[in-house]
Amino acid sequence: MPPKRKAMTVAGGRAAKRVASGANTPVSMGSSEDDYTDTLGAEASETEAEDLKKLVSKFSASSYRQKNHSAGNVGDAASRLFKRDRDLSSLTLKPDHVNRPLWLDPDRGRIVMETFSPSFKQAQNFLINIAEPQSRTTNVHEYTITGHSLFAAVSVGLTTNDIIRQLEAFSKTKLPEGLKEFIVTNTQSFGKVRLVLKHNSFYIESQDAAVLQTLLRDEVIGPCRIEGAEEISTEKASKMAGLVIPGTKMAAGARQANEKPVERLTNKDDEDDDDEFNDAEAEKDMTEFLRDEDDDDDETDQVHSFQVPGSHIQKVQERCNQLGLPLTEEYDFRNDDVNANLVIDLKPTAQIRYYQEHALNKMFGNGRARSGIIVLPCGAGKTLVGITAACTVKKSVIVLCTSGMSVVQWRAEFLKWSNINPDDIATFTSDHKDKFNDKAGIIICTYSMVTQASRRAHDSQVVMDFIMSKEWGLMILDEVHVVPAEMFRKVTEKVATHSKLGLTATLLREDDKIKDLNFLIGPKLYEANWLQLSEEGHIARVQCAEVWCPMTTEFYTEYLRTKNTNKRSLLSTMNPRKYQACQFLIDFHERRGDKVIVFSDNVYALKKYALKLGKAFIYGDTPPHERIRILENFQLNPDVNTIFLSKIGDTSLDLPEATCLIQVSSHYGSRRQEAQRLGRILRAKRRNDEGFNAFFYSLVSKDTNEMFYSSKRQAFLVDQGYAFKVITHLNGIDQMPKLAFSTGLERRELLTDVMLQNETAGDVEKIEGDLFGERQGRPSGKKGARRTAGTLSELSGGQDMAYVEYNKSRNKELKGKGGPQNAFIRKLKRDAEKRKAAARALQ
Ligand SMILES: Nc1ncnc2c1ncn2[C@@H]1O[C@H](COP(=O)(O)OP(=O)(O)OP(=O)(O)O)[C@@H](O)[C@H]1O
Repeated sequence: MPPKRKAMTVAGGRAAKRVASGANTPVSMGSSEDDYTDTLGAEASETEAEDLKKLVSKFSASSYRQKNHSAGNVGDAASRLFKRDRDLSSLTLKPDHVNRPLWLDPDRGRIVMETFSPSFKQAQNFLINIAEPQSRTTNVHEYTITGHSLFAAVSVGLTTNDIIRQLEAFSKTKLPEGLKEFIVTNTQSFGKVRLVLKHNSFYIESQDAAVLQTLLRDEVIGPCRIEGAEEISTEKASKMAGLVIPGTKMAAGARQANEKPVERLTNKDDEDDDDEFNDAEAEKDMTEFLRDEDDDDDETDQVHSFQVPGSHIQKVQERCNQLGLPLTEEYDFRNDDVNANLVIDLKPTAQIRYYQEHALNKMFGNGRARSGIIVLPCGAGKTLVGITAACTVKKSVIVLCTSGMSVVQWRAEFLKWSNINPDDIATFTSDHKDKFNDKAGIIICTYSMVTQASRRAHDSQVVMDFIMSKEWGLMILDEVHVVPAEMFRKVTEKVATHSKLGLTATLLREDDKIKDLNFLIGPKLYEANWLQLSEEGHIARVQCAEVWCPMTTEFYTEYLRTKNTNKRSLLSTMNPRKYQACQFLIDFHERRGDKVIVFSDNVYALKKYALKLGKAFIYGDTPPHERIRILENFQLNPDVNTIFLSKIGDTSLDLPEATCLIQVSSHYGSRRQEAQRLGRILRAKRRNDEGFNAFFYSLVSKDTNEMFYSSKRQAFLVDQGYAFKVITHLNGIDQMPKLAFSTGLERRELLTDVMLQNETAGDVEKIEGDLFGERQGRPSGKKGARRTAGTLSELSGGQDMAYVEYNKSRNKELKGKGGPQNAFIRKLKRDAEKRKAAARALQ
């Protein structure tokens, strides 16, 4: 049973979020059409040939929206939602509108979908291909069609006709002309031209010979064509038949001959065999056009292409972007006879889940590997998606991760899910520099190792030369949302790869650089629905709550007095009432059998809280062996049920035992961090126990800046359908025995301690590069500035209980409690020992 709450307000729903965050509409991929326009069209050359102008649509996402949006768009954040001048009565409802799930806004490209409609599932599977999800709450989902999303739609093989016909079929009203025009204008140029690596040569390929002729007349692209080669060659398009993705029912031979043939692995049809389609009328209407499309598949298409040298690829790509004809990248791996095949397959026991299959169908739908990004919630199994992609391509694979710990985890997962020979997987991190010996293999590296600009050590240079000398079939880019675009640029420059697969949980970046990913990796191929996966038990159900903690008088007086933002932030984090709430929640959840992770970005607060509560903690300076010991105890020791983590625990940490998160200090308004932290409990082992719920608490000091940031942070999760409850009082807290800081003296002592800290104590922890490896960006050995921390009594020599508790470290207590029992952790240890032995042998 959750704690009884005295007062509770529900602050979920999009409108609530808007008001709370000052109309900060969340920016997800493609929501900023202006930026996208810049990339595609702003620099289009004045000398562009006349026919090219006709061919190439001026990318007009922003003009579509702005033109229609500007009228009457004045006033506060909410007024535009209730504009009186928007008379939509001209949109006549179709007679069977109740069976159709979509409301189309003719002015804004916005689509509202009813989740209770009989054809909801089909409509959702279609919409996710052509529009950006803005919010997906229980009853209503909101999407926006942008130029960006249409590019992604075309990239996965949808035609203009497909899009218009399916929208028309699902819409309650006739498709608005403006929207239709917008779709036609945008899709006629996107996806027309592909960059294909075939038999180790680069080709610019299109089904429309006229487009290629026009490109060849372009002053930049024309001269790039390889002289002597046939100007434009024509061949039959390779059909999509015959590709079976490992791990699917089909691969297991489970499908009957009279079921869908293999060719049906396309974006149009991949979706649900199990959809409930209750209404006969709606079914008739909406399946008719799908049947028509099946017929299209039988046509034999021709493709035309011309060859360009590898050295000119970036130039051609850039020019195509300027011309509004961005190149999609595809790898015809089944016809690659030059690169050696990799012996790898999924183990027979590995069965990929339906959404993983959908995502992979988007990538391999036409029998080739399309480059792009797959978005799945934390804990939904991105790693297995990457591994299955590797098992499909069966050529050398390079995996790039954000930390040394992730590298180890990826390797372990490859060995767990596939039959790869362990000798064929190498790792390249700051302390592990391997190559594989066979012709084909897998190498797993950190981004920082591959992009390092400074002079490398000899062994590191040897591996880097090896990486650069090879041609890779597939590059898997993990956590693409956290890696700077510049880093991707360097990676793609250094590593020759035929196809790229980006994996992420959120296409969210506070720096608005997400658009870069589109052209450096490829368009978004698939995005899963968080709420749906949690309802289906693939990820845990989570109760989210924001706990409002009033500031004590002493702390609030200082908070108002100081102008220094760091100090203010420290005062709000160290608010004794917040500490008490944390103590109460830990106690409550430990008693009900939960394993609790407490997050604090601020290291001073992290240590203070953990030491006083007698709990173990991990932050950037915690040595690797100590981290391993603490994590292992958390996993296996029934006496260690709570750990404190700094932001090093935000990503990549696989702790399926954790069932409760408490956030005491966080990084301003970062929606991405909030989502990633929630991800730590989405993989809870107990998620399928009856009535199981995980808990996510954000402790917020009332009437401080934390309240503003907190609502900003929640925006993304609210859009995914999570409702944040606000708890203004924790029932029973006043009666809790041994509640800390319950006397004025204790609180004043804490305040003195906080005030004695220098300004940097209010900073969030800065960690760069490898989160679990050695710390970067800071000279090794020496610690940072020493803080003059201490309680008044400490300074005066008096020692009371509080002082004793401050000095009692649970980290030390856990030391030497037997060797690691967990297989993965034992492996880490063995690896470390091997490395030490190798180093000794070299000396
Ligand atoms: N098809 C599947 N069958 C069984 N288990 C699966 C499947 N897919 C994923 N899992 C398991 O789910 C857990 C989470 O997977 P994974 O670590 O790949 O998640 P993730 O999406 O990468 O999460 P994060 O974003 O937090 O890193 C793992 O324990 C993995 O083994």
